[in-house]
Amino acid sequence: MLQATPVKLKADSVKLNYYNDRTKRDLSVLDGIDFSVNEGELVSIVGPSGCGKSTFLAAVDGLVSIDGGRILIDEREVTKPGPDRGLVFQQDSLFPWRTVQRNVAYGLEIQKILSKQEIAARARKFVELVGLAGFEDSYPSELSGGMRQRVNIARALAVDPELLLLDEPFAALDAQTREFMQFELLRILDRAQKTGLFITHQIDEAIFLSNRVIVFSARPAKVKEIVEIDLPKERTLDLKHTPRFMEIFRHIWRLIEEESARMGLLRVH
Ligand SMILES: Nc1ncnc2c1ncn2[C@@H]1O[C@H](COP(=O)(O)OP(=O)(O)OP(=O)(O)O)[C@@H](O)[C@H]1O
Repeated sequence: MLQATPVKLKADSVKLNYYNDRTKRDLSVLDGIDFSVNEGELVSIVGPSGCGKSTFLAAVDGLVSIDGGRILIDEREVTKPGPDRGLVFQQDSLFPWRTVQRNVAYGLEIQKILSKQEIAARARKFVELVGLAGFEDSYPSELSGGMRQRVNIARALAVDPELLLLDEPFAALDAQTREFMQFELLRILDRAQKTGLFITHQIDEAIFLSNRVIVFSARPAKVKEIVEIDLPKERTLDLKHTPRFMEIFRHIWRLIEEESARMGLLRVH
């Protein structure tokens, strides 16, 4: 009998409000988010601007607490940040005074589990995995934007998280580097055997990277649709020009357009 793939992340009716000090009112941001991510999958979230994507990711990371429902990682409820999650933002958060090697080692150093030699070996392994062998002793200021994001990803992976959370990690990169980094992310996650949850504004990026794309509605966000990406597992650049890719693109575009119009961000004729 075939074994079912274990569920890595489960969002179960997740609700979240922000209290606005000025209006003295609660702002409902997440209104019953339900979906799950299986082990080894990369799932993206897209939706209109301001619908609550980053808030949801912050809740999965345990940085903000939820007001209803549950978020489970490996069936354990998330209550606070932990080493089972690695977060990568749009802006790299590297220490300018640390070399590449020591930036990647940072999370391991504060964990205080491994010896100095083990930390150095592990950091080196992840520097290599993200394609930066030879740059161990460089400082962030000596690297390009794409290289700095690689260091960021290596640092998040080095502590061996169960789930990698990526919030617009390539948004600040030029178009060509961004495309290259998409391939790299797929390669890195595959080699490291990790599960990923990815937020992006770019529909083509979401389709290209993902097993599934979760489309959030306008705020307060609900899951408007879960789009299964039935493209070949091997992702090549040509794929972006196939009729099926474009069909999925148009479908997701329309969903977001409807929701943006509901939010008054866009007029649909
Ligand atoms: N710390 C906060 N306190 C109060 N309101 C907040 C806070 N952070 C975000 N919000 C509000 O919550 C809503 C959702 O914001 P969030 O950043 O999660 O959306 P998003 O979908 O990631 O946006 P974008 O696509 O523009 O990056 C917005 O209306 C925002 O103004």
